[in-house]
Amino acid sequence: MIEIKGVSHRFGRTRALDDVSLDIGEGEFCALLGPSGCGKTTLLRILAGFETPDVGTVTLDREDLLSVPPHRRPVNLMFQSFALFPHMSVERNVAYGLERERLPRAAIRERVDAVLATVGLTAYARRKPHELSGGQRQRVALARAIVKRPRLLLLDEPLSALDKQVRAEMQLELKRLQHEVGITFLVVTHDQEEAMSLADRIAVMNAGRIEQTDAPVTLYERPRTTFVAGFVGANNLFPGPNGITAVRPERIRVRTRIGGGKGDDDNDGTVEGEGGRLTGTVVDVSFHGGTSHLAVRVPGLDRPVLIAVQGPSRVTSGEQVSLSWPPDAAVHIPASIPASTPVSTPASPIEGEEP
Ligand SMILES: Nc1ncnc2c1ncn2[C@@H]1O[C@H](COP(=O)(O)OP(=O)(O)OP(=O)(O)O)[C@@H](O)[C@H]1O
Repeated sequence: MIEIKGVSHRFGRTRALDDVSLDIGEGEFCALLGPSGCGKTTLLRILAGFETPDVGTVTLDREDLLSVPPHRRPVNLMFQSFALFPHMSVERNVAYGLERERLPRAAIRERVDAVLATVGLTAYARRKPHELSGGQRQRVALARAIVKRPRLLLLDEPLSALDKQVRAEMQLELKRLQHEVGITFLVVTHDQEEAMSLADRIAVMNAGRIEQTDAPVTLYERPRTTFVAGFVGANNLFPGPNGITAVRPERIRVRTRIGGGKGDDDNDGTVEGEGGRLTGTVVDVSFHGGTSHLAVRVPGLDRPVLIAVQGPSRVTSGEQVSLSWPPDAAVHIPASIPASTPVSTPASPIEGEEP
Protein backbone atom coordinates (compact mmCIF):
# COMPACT_ATOMS: atom_id res chain seq x y z
CA MET A 1 0.00 0.00 0.00
CA ILE A 2 2.68 2.52 1.06
CA GLU A 3 6.02 2.39 -0.70
CA ILE A 4 8.90 4.45 0.59
CA LYS A 5 11.90 4.33 -1.75
CA GLY A 6 15.36 5.80 -1.33
CA VAL A 7 14.27 8.60 0.98
CA SER A 8 17.02 10.84 2.36
CA HIS A 9 16.65 14.00 4.35
CA ARG A 10 19.08 16.41 5.96
CA PHE A 11 18.75 19.17 8.49
CA GLY A 12 21.80 21.29 7.79
CA ARG A 13 24.71 18.92 8.25
CA THR A 14 22.69 16.27 10.05
CA ARG A 15 21.61 13.43 7.86
CA ALA A 16 18.30 12.55 9.54
CA LEU A 17 17.35 9.94 6.92
CA ASP A 18 19.78 8.14 4.68
CA ASP A 19 18.39 6.12 1.76
CA VAL A 20 15.40 4.72 3.59
CA SER A 21 13.12 2.22 1.83
CA LEU A 22 10.11 0.52 3.39
CA ASP A 23 6.93 -1.09 2.08
CA ILE A 24 3.90 -1.22 4.33
CA GLY A 25 1.01 -3.51 3.42
CA GLU A 26 -2.70 -2.75 3.70
CA GLY A 27 -3.93 -3.38 7.25
CA GLU A 28 -0.45 -4.01 8.55
CA PHE A 29 0.76 -2.95 12.01
CA CYS A 30 4.29 -1.77 11.41
CA ALA A 31 6.74 -0.27 13.93
CA LEU A 32 9.75 1.97 13.51
CA LEU A 33 12.17 1.13 16.28
CA GLY A 34 15.40 2.89 17.08
CA PRO A 35 17.29 5.03 19.58
CA SER A 36 16.68 8.73 20.06
CA GLY A 37 17.67 10.81 17.06
CA CYS A 38 17.78 7.95 14.53
CA GLY A 39 15.21 9.62 12.25
CA LYS A 40 11.92 7.95 13.21
CA THR A 41 9.93 11.13 13.70
CA THR A 42 11.37 12.65 10.54
CA LEU A 43 10.07 9.69 8.54
CA LEU A 44 6.60 10.03 10.10
CA ARG A 45 6.56 13.75 9.36
CA ILE A 46 7.43 13.04 5.73
CA LEU A 47 4.52 10.59 5.48
CA ALA A 48 2.18 13.10 7.12
CA GLY A 49 3.36 15.84 4.78
CA PHE A 50 5.01 18.13 7.33
CA GLU A 51 8.41 17.59 5.79
CA THR A 52 9.51 17.00 2.19
CA PRO A 53 12.46 14.66 1.64
CA ASP A 54 15.52 15.85 -0.26
CA VAL A 55 15.38 12.76 -2.46
CA GLY A 56 13.30 9.62 -2.75
CA THR A 57 9.69 8.74 -3.46
CA VAL A 58 6.66 7.84 -1.38
CA THR A 59 3.61 6.32 -3.04
CA LEU A 60 0.22 5.26 -1.72
CA ASP A 61 -1.45 2.64 -3.90
CA ARG A 62 1.24 3.43 -6.49
CA GLU A 63 0.34 7.11 -6.64
CA ASP A 64 2.72 9.84 -5.59
CA LEU A 65 1.96 10.95 -2.04
CA LEU A 66 4.60 13.65 -1.70
CA SER A 67 2.80 16.07 -4.02
CA VAL A 68 -0.43 15.78 -2.00
CA PRO A 69 -0.78 18.54 0.63
CA PRO A 70 -0.94 17.29 4.24
CA HIS A 71 -4.66 17.94 4.78
CA ARG A 72 -5.55 16.01 1.62
CA ARG A 73 -3.58 12.91 2.54
CA PRO A 74 -5.51 9.92 3.87
CA VAL A 75 -2.94 9.89 6.64
CA ASN A 76 -3.32 10.96 10.25
CA LEU A 77 -0.54 11.63 12.73
CA MET A 78 -1.19 11.08 16.42
CA PHE A 79 1.23 13.07 18.52
CA GLN A 80 3.10 11.97 21.60
CA SER A 81 1.45 14.69 23.69
CA PHE A 82 -2.08 13.73 22.50
CA ALA A 83 -2.71 17.49 21.89
CA LEU A 84 -6.33 17.46 23.07
CA PHE A 85 -8.30 20.72 23.34
CA PRO A 86 -8.57 21.26 27.12
CA HIS A 87 -11.77 23.33 27.03
CA MET A 88 -13.69 20.84 24.87
CA SER A 89 -15.49 17.72 26.02
CA VAL A 90 -14.34 14.29 24.88
CA GLU A 91 -17.01 14.11 22.20
CA ARG A 92 -16.25 17.60 20.90
CA ASN A 93 -12.55 16.76 20.76
CA VAL A 94 -13.37 13.69 18.70
CA ALA A 95 -15.93 15.50 16.51
CA TYR A 96 -13.64 18.44 15.80
CA GLY A 97 -11.96 17.07 12.69
CA LEU A 98 -15.27 16.00 11.17
CA GLU A 99 -16.86 19.38 11.87
CA ARG A 100 -14.03 21.02 10.01
CA GLU A 101 -14.83 18.80 7.07
CA ARG A 102 -18.40 20.11 7.28
CA LEU A 103 -20.00 16.72 7.48
CA PRO A 104 -23.74 16.72 8.30
CA ARG A 105 -24.45 16.85 12.04
CA ALA A 106 -26.22 13.51 12.18
CA ALA A 107 -23.35 11.77 10.41
CA ILE A 108 -20.85 13.32 12.82
CA ARG A 109 -22.90 12.21 15.82
CA GLU A 110 -23.11 8.68 14.50
CA ARG A 111 -19.41 8.37 13.78
CA VAL A 112 -18.35 9.93 17.07
CA ASP A 113 -20.64 7.63 19.04
CA ALA A 114 -19.36 4.57 17.20
CA VAL A 115 -15.74 5.50 17.73
CA LEU A 116 -16.22 6.32 21.44
CA ALA A 117 -17.80 2.89 21.85
CA THR A 118 -14.83 1.30 20.08
CA VAL A 119 -12.33 2.87 22.47
CA GLY A 120 -14.56 2.28 25.50
CA LEU A 121 -15.26 5.93 26.32
CA THR A 122 -19.03 6.22 25.84
CA ALA A 123 -19.54 6.95 29.52
CA TYR A 124 -16.94 9.73 29.43
CA ALA A 125 -18.24 11.60 26.38
CA ARG A 126 -19.12 14.77 28.33
CA ARG A 127 -15.96 15.00 30.39
CA LYS A 128 -13.13 17.39 29.74
CA PRO A 129 -9.59 16.06 29.21
CA HIS A 130 -8.46 17.10 32.72
CA GLU A 131 -11.18 14.89 34.20
CA LEU A 132 -9.64 11.80 32.62
CA SER A 133 -6.75 9.47 33.46
CA GLY A 134 -3.70 9.27 31.22
CA GLY A 135 -4.95 6.07 29.61
CA GLN A 136 -8.36 7.61 28.95
CA ARG A 137 -6.81 10.71 27.40
CA GLN A 138 -4.79 8.45 25.20
CA ARG A 139 -8.01 6.76 24.08
CA VAL A 140 -9.52 10.13 23.21
CA ALA A 141 -6.51 10.92 21.08
CA LEU A 142 -6.87 7.57 19.35
CA ALA A 143 -10.59 8.08 18.83
CA ARG A 144 -9.90 11.45 17.30
CA ALA A 145 -7.29 9.97 14.99
CA ILE A 146 -9.42 7.08 13.74
CA VAL A 147 -12.76 8.89 13.47
CA LYS A 148 -11.55 10.46 10.23
CA ARG A 149 -10.95 7.00 8.83
CA PRO A 150 -7.46 7.54 7.50
CA ARG A 151 -5.86 4.83 5.37
CA LEU A 152 -2.69 5.18 7.38
CA LEU A 153 -2.43 6.14 11.03
CA LEU A 154 0.94 7.32 12.25
CA LEU A 155 1.53 7.08 15.98
CA ASP A 156 4.55 8.82 17.47
CA GLU A 157 5.47 7.18 20.79
CA PRO A 158 1.75 6.73 21.51
CA LEU A 159 2.18 5.16 24.92
CA SER A 160 5.21 7.00 26.26
CA ALA A 161 3.17 9.32 28.51
CA LEU A 162 1.57 6.40 30.33
CA ASP A 163 2.84 4.55 33.36
CA LYS A 164 3.92 0.96 33.05
CA GLN A 165 0.71 -0.83 33.90
CA VAL A 166 -1.59 1.40 31.84
CA ARG A 167 0.93 1.05 29.05
CA ALA A 168 0.64 -2.71 29.01
CA GLU A 169 -3.16 -2.44 28.91
CA MET A 170 -3.03 0.10 26.12
CA GLN A 171 -0.71 -2.10 24.09
CA LEU A 172 -3.38 -4.77 24.03
CA GLU A 173 -5.99 -2.13 23.31
CA LEU A 174 -4.05 -0.71 20.39
CA LYS A 175 -3.70 -4.12 18.83
CA ARG A 176 -7.38 -4.89 19.24
CA LEU A 177 -8.32 -1.52 17.87
CA GLN A 178 -6.12 -1.83 14.84
CA HIS A 179 -7.67 -5.19 14.11
CA GLU A 180 -11.16 -3.85 14.54
CA VAL A 181 -10.87 -0.69 12.46
CA GLY A 182 -8.65 -2.25 9.80
CA ILE A 183 -6.51 0.86 9.43
CA THR A 184 -2.81 0.49 8.59
CA PHE A 185 -0.75 1.56 11.61
CA LEU A 186 2.80 2.81 11.66
CA VAL A 187 3.97 3.32 15.22
CA VAL A 188 7.22 4.93 16.29
CA THR A 189 8.87 3.74 19.46
CA HIS A 190 12.27 3.47 21.05
CA ASP A 191 10.99 0.70 23.33
CA GLN A 192 11.87 -2.64 21.81
CA GLU A 193 9.49 -4.65 23.97
CA GLU A 194 6.64 -2.44 22.91
CA ALA A 195 7.53 -2.79 19.24
CA MET A 196 7.80 -6.57 19.58
CA SER A 197 4.47 -6.94 21.34
CA LEU A 198 2.57 -4.64 18.98
CA ALA A 199 3.83 -4.96 15.48
CA ASP A 200 3.48 -7.47 12.66
CA ARG A 201 6.74 -6.12 11.31
CA ILE A 202 9.46 -3.90 12.75
CA ALA A 203 11.88 -1.67 10.88
CA VAL A 204 14.95 -1.14 13.07
CA MET A 205 16.54 2.24 12.46
CA ASN A 206 20.00 3.42 13.36
CA ALA A 207 21.57 6.77 12.46
CA GLY A 208 19.11 7.55 9.68
CA ARG A 209 19.12 4.11 8.08
CA ILE A 210 16.87 1.09 8.29
CA GLU A 211 19.12 -1.78 9.28
CA GLN A 212 16.56 -4.59 9.13
CA THR A 213 12.83 -4.99 8.58
CA ASP A 214 11.32 -8.24 9.78
CA ALA A 215 8.71 -9.91 11.94
CA PRO A 216 9.52 -9.58 15.67
CA VAL A 217 10.52 -13.23 16.07
CA THR A 218 12.83 -13.12 13.04
CA LEU A 219 14.47 -9.93 14.29
CA TYR A 220 15.04 -11.52 17.64
CA GLU A 221 16.28 -14.86 16.38
CA ARG A 222 18.09 -13.79 13.21
CA PRO A 223 19.46 -10.26 13.59
CA ARG A 224 21.42 -9.35 10.48
CA THR A 225 23.58 -6.58 11.88
CA THR A 226 25.52 -6.01 15.05
CA PHE A 227 23.31 -3.07 15.87
CA VAL A 228 20.09 -5.06 15.57
CA ALA A 229 21.58 -7.91 17.60
CA GLY A 230 22.44 -5.49 20.39
CA PHE A 231 19.36 -3.30 20.27
CA VAL A 232 16.54 -5.81 20.00
CA GLY A 233 16.45 -7.69 23.28
CA ALA A 234 19.36 -8.49 25.57
CA ASN A 235 22.19 -10.26 23.79
CA ASN A 236 25.76 -11.42 24.19
CA LEU A 237 27.99 -10.27 21.36
CA PHE A 238 31.22 -12.24 21.20
CA PRO A 239 33.92 -10.88 18.90
CA GLY A 240 35.45 -13.38 16.50
CA PRO A 241 37.93 -13.19 13.66
CA ASN A 242 35.34 -12.58 10.93
CA GLY A 243 32.58 -10.77 12.74
CA ILE A 244 30.61 -11.39 15.88
CA THR A 245 28.67 -14.27 17.34
CA ALA A 246 25.44 -13.34 19.11
CA VAL A 247 23.95 -15.63 21.76
CA ARG A 248 20.76 -14.80 23.66
CA PRO A 249 20.98 -14.92 27.48
CA GLU A 250 18.22 -17.52 27.74
CA ARG A 251 20.06 -19.93 25.42
CA ILE A 252 23.12 -20.21 27.65
CA ARG A 253 23.38 -23.11 30.07
CA VAL A 254 25.19 -22.66 33.33
CA ARG A 255 26.96 -25.40 35.27
CA THR A 256 28.87 -25.13 38.50
CA ARG A 257 32.48 -26.15 38.18
CA ILE A 258 33.15 -28.45 41.04
CA GLY A 259 36.59 -27.94 42.50
CA GLY A 260 36.92 -24.42 41.11
CA GLY A 261 38.24 -25.06 37.60
CA LYS A 262 39.34 -28.67 37.38
CA GLY A 263 36.17 -29.95 35.71
CA ASP A 264 36.40 -31.64 32.34
CA ASP A 265 34.43 -28.85 30.66
CA ASP A 266 37.39 -26.49 30.91
CA ASN A 267 38.24 -24.44 27.83
CA ASP A 268 40.64 -21.89 26.49
CA GLY A 269 38.25 -18.94 26.48
CA THR A 270 37.57 -18.89 22.75
CA VAL A 271 34.09 -18.93 21.29
CA GLU A 272 33.58 -21.69 18.80
CA GLY A 273 31.70 -20.88 15.62
CA GLU A 274 29.14 -23.58 16.21
CA GLY A 275 27.89 -23.82 19.73
CA GLY A 276 30.26 -22.77 22.41
CA ARG A 277 31.70 -23.14 25.85
CA LEU A 278 33.22 -20.65 28.22
CA THR A 279 34.23 -20.59 31.83
CA GLY A 280 34.11 -17.70 34.21
CA THR A 281 33.12 -16.28 37.57
CA VAL A 282 29.62 -15.22 38.54
CA VAL A 283 29.75 -11.51 39.38
CA ASP A 284 26.07 -10.73 39.78
CA VAL A 285 22.80 -12.56 40.35
CA SER A 286 19.44 -10.80 40.30
CA PHE A 287 16.00 -12.30 40.77
CA HIS A 288 13.17 -10.93 38.62
CA GLY A 289 10.27 -13.09 39.66
CA GLY A 290 9.84 -15.58 36.85
CA THR A 291 13.49 -15.43 35.82
CA SER A 292 16.92 -14.72 37.26
CA HIS A 293 19.70 -12.88 35.51
CA LEU A 294 23.33 -13.79 35.96
CA ALA A 295 26.41 -11.89 34.91
CA VAL A 296 29.53 -13.99 34.43
CA ARG A 297 32.95 -12.50 33.93
CA VAL A 298 34.99 -14.48 31.43
CA PRO A 299 38.73 -13.86 31.03
CA GLY A 300 39.45 -12.24 27.67
CA LEU A 301 35.97 -10.73 27.21
CA ASP A 302 35.35 -7.01 27.84
CA ARG A 303 31.85 -7.41 29.18
CA PRO A 304 30.30 -9.97 31.47
CA VAL A 305 28.25 -12.67 29.76
CA LEU A 306 24.54 -12.33 30.55
CA ILE A 307 22.45 -15.38 31.25
CA ALA A 308 18.74 -15.67 31.97
CA VAL A 309 17.48 -18.72 33.84
CA GLN A 310 13.99 -19.77 34.86
CA GLY A 311 13.06 -19.17 38.50
CA PRO A 312 15.62 -18.55 41.23
CA SER A 313 19.27 -19.15 40.35
CA ARG A 314 21.12 -22.07 41.86
CA VAL A 315 24.50 -20.43 41.52
CA THR A 316 25.69 -17.48 43.59
CA SER A 317 28.12 -14.62 43.17
CA GLY A 318 31.76 -15.64 43.26
CA GLU A 319 31.16 -19.15 41.99
CA GLN A 320 33.12 -20.61 39.10
CA VAL A 321 30.82 -21.75 36.34
CA SER A 322 30.99 -23.18 32.87
CA LEU A 323 28.69 -21.86 30.17
CA SER A 324 27.58 -23.66 27.05
CA TRP A 325 25.09 -23.24 24.24
CA PRO A 326 23.90 -25.36 21.35
CA PRO A 327 24.92 -24.61 17.75
CA ASP A 328 21.53 -23.21 16.78
CA ALA A 329 21.76 -20.58 19.55
CA ALA A 330 24.75 -18.90 17.92
CA VAL A 331 23.96 -16.26 15.28
CA HIS A 332 26.99 -15.30 13.26
CA ILE A 333 27.07 -11.75 11.95
CA PRO A 334 29.80 -11.30 9.36
CA ALA A 335 32.13 -8.32 9.62
CA SER A 336 31.36 -7.30 6.03
CA ILE A 337 28.12 -5.72 7.24
CA PRO A 338 29.29 -2.36 8.54
CA ALA A 339 29.41 -2.29 12.31
CA SER A 340 27.09 0.38 13.59
CA THR A 341 27.57 3.23 15.96
CA PRO A 342 26.97 2.44 19.64
CA VAL A 343 23.39 1.90 20.67
CA SER A 344 22.82 5.14 22.51
CA THR A 345 24.53 7.49 20.09
CA PRO A 346 22.15 9.72 18.15
CA ALA A 347 22.65 10.55 14.48
CA SER A 348 25.60 12.88 14.34
CA PRO A 349 26.61 15.38 11.70
CA ILE A 350 28.59 13.72 8.94
CA GLU A 351 32.19 14.78 9.04
CA GLY A 352 33.69 16.34 5.99
CA GLU A 353 30.44 16.63 4.05
CA GLU A 354 28.76 19.83 3.07
CA PRO A 355 25.02 20.14 3.54
N1 LIG B 1 13.96 20.61 12.58
C1 LIG B 1 15.16 20.08 12.75
N2 LIG B 1 16.26 20.83 12.58
C2 LIG B 1 17.50 20.32 12.73
N3 LIG B 1 17.74 19.04 13.05
C3 LIG B 1 16.69 18.24 13.23
C4 LIG B 1 15.35 18.71 13.09
N4 LIG B 1 14.51 17.68 13.34
C5 LIG B 1 15.30 16.62 13.61
N5 LIG B 1 16.60 16.93 13.54
C6 LIG B 1 17.73 16.02 13.73
O1 LIG B 1 17.55 14.93 12.86
C7 LIG B 1 17.87 13.69 13.50
C8 LIG B 1 16.66 12.78 13.50
O2 LIG B 1 15.64 13.32 14.32
P1 LIG B 1 14.25 12.61 14.61
O3 LIG B 1 13.41 13.53 15.40
O4 LIG B 1 13.68 12.11 13.34
O5 LIG B 1 14.73 11.38 15.51
P2 LIG B 1 13.84 10.33 16.34
O6 LIG B 1 14.38 9.01 15.99
O7 LIG B 1 12.42 10.57 16.14
O8 LIG B 1 14.28 10.70 17.82
P3 LIG B 1 13.40 10.64 19.19
O9 LIG B 1 13.18 9.20 19.48
O10 LIG B 1 14.31 11.31 20.17
O11 LIG B 1 12.14 11.41 18.95
C9 LIG B 1 18.35 14.08 14.89
O12 LIG B 1 19.76 14.12 14.87
C10 LIG B 1 17.76 15.45 15.13
O13 LIG B 1 18.55 16.20 16.00
